[in-house]
Amino acid sequence: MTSPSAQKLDGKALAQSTQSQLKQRVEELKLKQGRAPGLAVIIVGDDPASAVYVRNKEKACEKIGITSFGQHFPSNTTQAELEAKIATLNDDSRVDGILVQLPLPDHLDAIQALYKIAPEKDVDGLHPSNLGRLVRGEKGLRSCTPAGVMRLLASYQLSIASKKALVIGRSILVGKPLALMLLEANATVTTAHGKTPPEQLRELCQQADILCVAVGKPNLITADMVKPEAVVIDVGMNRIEDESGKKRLVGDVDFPQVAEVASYLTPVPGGVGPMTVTMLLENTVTSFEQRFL
Ligand SMILES: Nc1nc(=O)c2c([nH]1)NC[C@@H]1CN(c3ccc(C(=O)N[C@@H](CCC(=O)O)C(=O)O)cc3)C=[N+]21
Ligand SMILES: [Mg+2]
Repeated sequence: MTSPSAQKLDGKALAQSTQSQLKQRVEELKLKQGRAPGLAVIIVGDDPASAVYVRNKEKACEKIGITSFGQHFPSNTTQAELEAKIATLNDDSRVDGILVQLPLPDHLDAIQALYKIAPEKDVDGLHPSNLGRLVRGEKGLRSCTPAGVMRLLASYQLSIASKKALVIGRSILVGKPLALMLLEANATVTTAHGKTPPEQLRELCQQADILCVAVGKPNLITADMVKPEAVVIDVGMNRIEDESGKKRLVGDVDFPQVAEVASYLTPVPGGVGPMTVTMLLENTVTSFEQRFL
């Protein structure tokens, strides 16, 4: 290839430096308040991917000194049992953050469960109050993955104002809040989704200065779809088996191809994922500080 390769947006490195700063904030809180911040992650059922994510979160907590209160429930847990647990955690003064790992098993109503989390402990930013604050541009706890994307862009000093940003995906976990955060940063934002016709999607991609992909389809974004010098953020997380039968994690972007066209590109793994975990830790520390300092 003659064209220059994109610079890697190194989420892993930024996660490490951010976490060492968080560790200091945790030390100070321990001195001032006599206890460490606490995070409760509720996981229901045995989805193996969820188990890996939750384990990563717990390891990260341990690394920076946050106490984790893991809550593993069997897959036949009822809505009432789940909501009772949330109520207990709301009232537990050692717990500063509560996260309900998604997706929940089909018989459980995630939206109803999220209503029950005390907004000031909602470190996922998914309670209607925190989502509403985001819509209105107010302060509040904000969703970890989109916040991690914004932090990554900021740390590389990539300008957002007046850029054309395309977000593919409209989940409440990623796509919608990310579009709102880019809008707040004065990008001209478009959202595409599963009902966007493929030809339209291609055209929108080709115009995007900042392309954020959160779909869950390996190689959805190929080089011909990317505007030269675009910034490409891959939020996809797909566990695939390659030709040799080895399992590996890939995003939604054809990385080697797109690296020849983009100016900056997040790898998977090592891009957005580690930033998601870091923003969760940061929200937990912030929740503690806001309620007690
Ligand atoms: N209520 C809720 N909040 C979430 O924030 C949430 C969720 N539910 N459900 C699932 C998704 C997914 N998610 C990830 C977290 C860390 C990595 C992560 O650490 N990724 C590493 C590697 C992971 C690996 O190797 O398997 C990386 O990209 O480098 C990925 C994905 C949080 N999510
Ligand atoms: Mg979607």
